[in-house]
Amino acid sequence: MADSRKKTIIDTDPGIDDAMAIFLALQSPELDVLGLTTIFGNVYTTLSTRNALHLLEIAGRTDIPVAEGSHVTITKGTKLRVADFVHGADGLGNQNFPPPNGIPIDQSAAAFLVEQANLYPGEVTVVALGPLTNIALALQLDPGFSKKIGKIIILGGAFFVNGNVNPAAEANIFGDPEAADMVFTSGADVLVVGLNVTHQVVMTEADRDKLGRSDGKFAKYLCKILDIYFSYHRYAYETKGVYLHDPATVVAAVDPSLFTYTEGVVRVQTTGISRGLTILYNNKKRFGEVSEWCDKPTVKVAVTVDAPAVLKLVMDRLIDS
Ligand SMILES: O=c1[nH]cnc2c1ncn2[C@@H]1O[C@H](CO)[C@@H](O)[C@H]1O
Repeated sequence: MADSRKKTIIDTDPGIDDAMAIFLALQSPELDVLGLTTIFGNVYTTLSTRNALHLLEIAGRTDIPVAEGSHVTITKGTKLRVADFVHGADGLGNQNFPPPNGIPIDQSAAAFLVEQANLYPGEVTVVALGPLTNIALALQLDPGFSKKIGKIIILGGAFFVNGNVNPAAEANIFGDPEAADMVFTSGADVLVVGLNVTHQVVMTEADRDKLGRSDGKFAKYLCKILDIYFSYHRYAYETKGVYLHDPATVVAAVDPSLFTYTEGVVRVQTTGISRGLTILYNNKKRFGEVSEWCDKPTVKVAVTVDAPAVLKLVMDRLIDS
């Protein structure tokens, strides 16, 4: 029988909510995880790779390859902003986990993305949970990548709401705005899930306790690393819950019907105080002037989410693990 699971590559910077997203993907019969590719963001790339390998060992899925991604931005920038204050210095809640036994494959993230897109043209979904450098590098490596990759589902941006790095910018886009602008205007089948949506998907302390009481191995592991993520949200947002950015984005791959979407050109501000700002042209006006917005391919942008259903899907699959 033909395998109807969606071939999926997760580009990730683990990260506490990345850990949850990766486990969720592995628990989802709709997805066939072909590999993890790593990027800087929540932590530096070297640590992302280490954490990706570690998480696959926790999951007993060392059959899944990890391809290490870029250590610099698409413009070779080395001044990176990492979010250790959100995830801990180790990216996984300061738990002093032992180093993984495995090693990454001998292929860069971009080369792996290009290879898989050529192997299965139109069939591979990339779920991008960090800055978009690796995807932009794949576009540079293979001009046909935008058409050969099936779908790119991106956690990034903040549409008509404030960012989380500053009022303008969301962290993943801020991490590499030039790469994000390249991906958004590449002509690939892109779906963007921004803070305007992920901030509605909240895991409460009661939900976390429910995870803790379950026998699920992923649930138990996540409970250990979630503390610092909760403290950060209490401090930054005065909430008694945490935003499930990355898991919500995996759910968009598992069941896109839990979201509604609009479609338009998205560009990224690359200079000035609003560097990293994502701007969606809502098609409500016919502009007379020729501009940087004309004749650009459109992307889909998530606008509403069935938050209780997304949370339930995440909880059920992590508890039953
Ligand atoms: O306040 C923050 N600053 C930087 N990164 C954050 C913050 N909150 C969450 N994330 C991380 O960035 C992505 C969503 O933008 C998520 O991966 C999340 O873990």
